[in-house]
Amino acid sequence: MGIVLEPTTAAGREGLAALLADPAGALLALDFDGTLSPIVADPEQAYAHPGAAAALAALVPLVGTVAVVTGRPALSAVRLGGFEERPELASLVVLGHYGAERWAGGTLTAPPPHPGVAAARAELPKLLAALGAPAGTAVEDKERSVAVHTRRATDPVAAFELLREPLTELAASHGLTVEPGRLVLELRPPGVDKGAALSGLLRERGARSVLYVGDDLGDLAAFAAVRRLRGTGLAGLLVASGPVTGEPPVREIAEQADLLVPGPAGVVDLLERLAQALNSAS
Ligand SMILES: O=P(O)(O)OC[C@H]1O[C@H](O[C@H]2O[C@H](CO)[C@@H](O)[C@H](O)[C@H]2O)[C@H](O)[C@@H](O)[C@@H]1O
Repeated sequence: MGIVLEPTTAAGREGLAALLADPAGALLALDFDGTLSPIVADPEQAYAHPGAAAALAALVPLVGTVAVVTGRPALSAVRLGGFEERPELASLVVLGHYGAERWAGGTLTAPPPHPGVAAARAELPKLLAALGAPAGTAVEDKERSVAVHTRRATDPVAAFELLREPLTELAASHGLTVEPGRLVLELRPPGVDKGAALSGLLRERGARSVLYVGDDLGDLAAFAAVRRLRGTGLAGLLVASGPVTGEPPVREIAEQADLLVPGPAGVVDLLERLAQALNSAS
C-alpha cells in the first residue's frame, strides 16, 4: 500500500490496518497546539504548519470524519489553522474548549459562559501581583476560560510552579478546575474533557476506527478514551507529536502513544502518507 508508518504496538498496528481497510468508518482527530501548529512564545501567533490545512483537506474525501479537538476556543483554531479559507474543509468539525464548543459547517455552538470565569479573571491581576509573578507571565483571555502562561518568563518552570497551587485554589473558589499544559495553567469550567468530546463524536459518527494525535497533558483524556474503547472493539491508533521547540515530548503522551512523530512537520507528513496510501488503494 506504499505507506511507511510503523506503530510500535500491536494495538496501534491494528488501528492503522483498520483505518486503511475501512476508511469510511474512520475518525481522524487531531489536537491543535503542538500538533498542527508549532509551539511559539505568543499564543496569538501559533499559526498551523503551512502544510496542515492542505493535508487535512486531502483526507476529508477519503475518510469518514476529520476533526480538530482543542483546548482553544474553536474559532481561534479555525483562524490560526486557516480552515475557513478552504472549501474542501467544509465538513471539518472543530471541538473547542475541550469539547464545550463545536464549530461545524461554519457555525459555532457553545453553552452559556460559566460565571466563575469572569469572577476568577477579575481577581487574577491582584493575585499575580501578590504572588510576585515574574515579568513575562501572561494572561490569555479565552472568554470561556482564562489561561496564565509562563513561557515568556526568564525561568518559565519556576514561574509555573510558583503559580500552580494558588491558581488551583482560585479556580476551586469559583467552581472551576485547573488544566495544566505546556507552561500554561488554565482556569476553566469542569465537566468536559477531550476524552468525553472524542467519545461523543465517535458515537455520533458510528466510527469503527480512530486515529488521535496529541502532544500535551490535555490530550491524555482522549488517549484514555481510545485505550478504553479499544477494549470494546474499536480500533485505534494513538500518535504523539513531539518534541517541539527543543522541549522534550510530554512524557505521559510519549509513553502511551503507538507512534511518535517529530512535531507538526511530522504530523503533516503522517497525514500526507495516509492520504497517499488511501488514494492508491481506491
Ligand atoms: O489543546 P491544544 O490545541 O493543544 O491547546 C492547548 C493550549 O495551547 C496553547 O498554549 C500552548 O501553545 C502556545 C502557542 O504555541 C504556547 O505559547 C503555550 O506555551 C502552550 O501552552 C493556547 O494558548 C492555550 O489556550 C491552549 O489551551
